[in-house]
Amino acid sequence: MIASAGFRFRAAIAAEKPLQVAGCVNAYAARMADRTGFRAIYLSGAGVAAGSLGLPDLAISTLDDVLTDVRRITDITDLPLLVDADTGFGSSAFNIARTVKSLIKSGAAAMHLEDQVQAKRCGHRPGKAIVSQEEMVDRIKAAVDARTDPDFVVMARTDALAVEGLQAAIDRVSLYVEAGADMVFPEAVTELDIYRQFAAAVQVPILANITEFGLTPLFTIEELAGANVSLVLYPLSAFRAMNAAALNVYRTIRQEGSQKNVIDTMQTRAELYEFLDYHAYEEKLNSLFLESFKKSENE
Ligand SMILES: C[C@](O)(C(=O)O)[C@H](CC(=O)O)C(=O)O
Ligand SMILES: [Mg+2]
Repeated sequence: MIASAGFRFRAAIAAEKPLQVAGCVNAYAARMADRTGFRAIYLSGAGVAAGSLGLPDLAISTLDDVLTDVRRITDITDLPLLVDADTGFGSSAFNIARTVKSLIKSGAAAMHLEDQVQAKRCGHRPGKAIVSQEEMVDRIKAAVDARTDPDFVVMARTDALAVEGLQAAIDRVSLYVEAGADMVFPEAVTELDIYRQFAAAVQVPILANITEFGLTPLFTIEELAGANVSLVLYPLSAFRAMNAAALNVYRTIRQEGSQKNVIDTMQTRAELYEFLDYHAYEEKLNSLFLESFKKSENE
């Protein structure tokens, strides 16, 4: 029997330090990340909102929107998937339990749950508000209790750093770990040493969110290893690059009446087919139907 997704995520963390976690905006991106050698992948809440719905990351997408993308990704790769569960998709313990159970059923390995208010915002934007410590502790307890895979990872994200400061954020994550959180995600960290302080305060893996154009400098893997970070997340890096490339193609076709000048920025048909295992699918079709097709042609 193949190990559970949660187990595979924990194994990946044990195998690579810090573990690089690649954001995959859709199933095809997950195939590319898999072939590139990543050991774990991520479904971003901002990515579901922008990429799948064309909407901002402002608590508009629903659990179902996220599950649709989770299933599409876990259907085509065995890489363990960390999922952005925002504030849990509902304020009652039963809402959070439903989120956890549905994510596990959909093949997810891990989720992060944050302490922002329900009407959450992007972690790197102003105007964030957080719930009380007690309310977040209840969220964690509900999530941990609902696990149907004991290895499914419940990661506590705190947005407190930008709102209440470092000491309050450290106090909070200590309580979240006491409540059962397996790992910690301090959001919008501005200095390397802050990771070190979180890691010293809690004896669980720490995630660094290295998202571009936000509040966190683009620390390297070596710098983060030195600050005792266990997981490094690149939530939207490939998505941002895809968008810039796509926009350039749209503009060029519109302005020049041809795509000739941007053809070298495109993935070729051969490359696309390689990532899709296209030829293996074609051979399967041939082995299933070609003989009968030939026979019917000869009749
Ligand atoms: C990690 C994050 O929660 C996401 O949804 O991907 C975002 C990323 C971003 O907006 O850059 C966040 O940090 O809030
Ligand atoms: Mg998010």
